[in-house]
Amino acid sequence: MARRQPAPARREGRRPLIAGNWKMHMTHLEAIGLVQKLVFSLTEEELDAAEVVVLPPFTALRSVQTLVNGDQLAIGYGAQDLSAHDSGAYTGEVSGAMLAALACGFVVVGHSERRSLHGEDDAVVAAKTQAALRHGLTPIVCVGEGLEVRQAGGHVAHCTAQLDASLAGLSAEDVTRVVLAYEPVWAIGTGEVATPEDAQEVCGALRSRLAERFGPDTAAVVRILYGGSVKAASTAGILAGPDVDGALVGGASLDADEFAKICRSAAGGS
Ligand SMILES: O=C(CO)COP(=O)(O)O
Repeated sequence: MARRQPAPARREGRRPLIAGNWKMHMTHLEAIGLVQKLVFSLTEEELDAAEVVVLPPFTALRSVQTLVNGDQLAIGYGAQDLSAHDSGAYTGEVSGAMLAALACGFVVVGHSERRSLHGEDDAVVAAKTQAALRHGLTPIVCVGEGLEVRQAGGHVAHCTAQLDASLAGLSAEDVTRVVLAYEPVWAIGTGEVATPEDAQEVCGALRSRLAERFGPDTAAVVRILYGGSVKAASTAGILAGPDVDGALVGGASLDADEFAKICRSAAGGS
């Protein structure tokens, strides 16, 4: 069984990160089974070479925490959203403080499903990113263009503008604690994975934009993930891009065997 190990430094210090966004799937009982199967499918070396994170629904976080802490499992976990507010009369919301109390390491911010289904604009995304950082959580800030923007050739401008707005108000030091995810909306849940060149083009442009805004040293340490129909078979190609530091995986993260293969591929195995 794989237990906690210190992280190795790769790619200018950027350790590959594979995060499984379970979306609205898995009860807390199912979550325990999935995490156990996942961790037991991976070796200590693999979990050392790539950082593996699961992002269950809120209702499963406590169970995942208990399992990960109790068995000292070498994976991280976090939430799929948080409130921009720290406490108060916000029925149905969950604060960064509550997630920090469950020892979450990560939280997704600005997922396209939150942007489109819940009307979250860049200002909300920026406020949530700041809330995550206030509570010591690593925000996984998502950007990505829809099909029409891509077909019109506006994807780089769209994503860099989303980056600018989503990181508004942050210092360079804050930005070193952020993970970015490029998730083209047309590739999410569609089976239509971006080509490695598509992923690298936008991830590279995001890093260049980070360098312009926050300096090259900051840009060099920020991990940038690709997300959208990632499967084990496509992982190595996608991660070959020099600016692609990992993957944010939806559907394939619900299958322990497939997700373990993705993690293994990111760890440099076959
Ligand atoms: O939205 C995603 C991850 O956040 C991607 O989902 P799929 O991998 O199911 O396309």
